[in-house]
Amino acid sequence: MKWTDKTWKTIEPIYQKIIEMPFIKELQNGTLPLEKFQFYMGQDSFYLENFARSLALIGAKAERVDHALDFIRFAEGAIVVEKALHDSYFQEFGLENRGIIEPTTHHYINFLKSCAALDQVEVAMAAVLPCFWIYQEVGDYIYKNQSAVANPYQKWIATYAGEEFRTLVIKAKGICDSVAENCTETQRLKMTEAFKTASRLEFMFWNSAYQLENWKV
Ligand SMILES: Cc1ncc(C[n+]2csc(CCO)c2C)c(N)n1
Repeated sequence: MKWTDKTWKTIEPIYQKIIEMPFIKELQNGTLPLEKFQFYMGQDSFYLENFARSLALIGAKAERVDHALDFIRFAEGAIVVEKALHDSYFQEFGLENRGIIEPTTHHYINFLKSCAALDQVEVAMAAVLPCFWIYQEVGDYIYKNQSAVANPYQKWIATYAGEEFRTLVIKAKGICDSVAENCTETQRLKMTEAFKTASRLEFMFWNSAYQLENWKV
């Protein structure tokens, strides 16, 4: 069995919790309060910027040059998405500035950056995979289950349910499977652990937006 298939099974309960989250349900039916979406966008802007930096670092460390090129392109893609947030979504949803990096975003960003800097490159590759894969699954899920009424978040949903994004996810999964094949079982378990932690942090990220979680001091 492929490493990706085996690993997805370990996070199935986390994925189920994600699609039941109020943030996701309300995004799906268009009732998510604007304030919560604004908070999410502001935090996602910080996330994307640092996610891109982590991807670039992984690209630099990749053993195979074709993997290096893929990761450098993923990094570019994340910066392009961040720019789109700033240039159009911030304005469309009335967000003047992105605020500061709040606790969960801080945790997630620093987890990715420390994996990229200090862990074996294959483990870092596994740590960034949920960002791609969970978004695709959630995007597809929302797209299929959305109500017929006009949804203010429709454009955002379409980004992740689209064909272009699907191709990207297939590529990221393929890279993880190919590097996993050349790892020892211990290393593969470390990859799975990193994937699981990042999946939990994806859950936490949406939850923190729904709670408008902040440092308080
Ligand atoms: C917290 C959080 N996690 C994942 C994504 C999804 N995402 C945004 S850009 C990109 C790859 C582009 O190369 C992916 C997978 C997000 N937006 N925010």
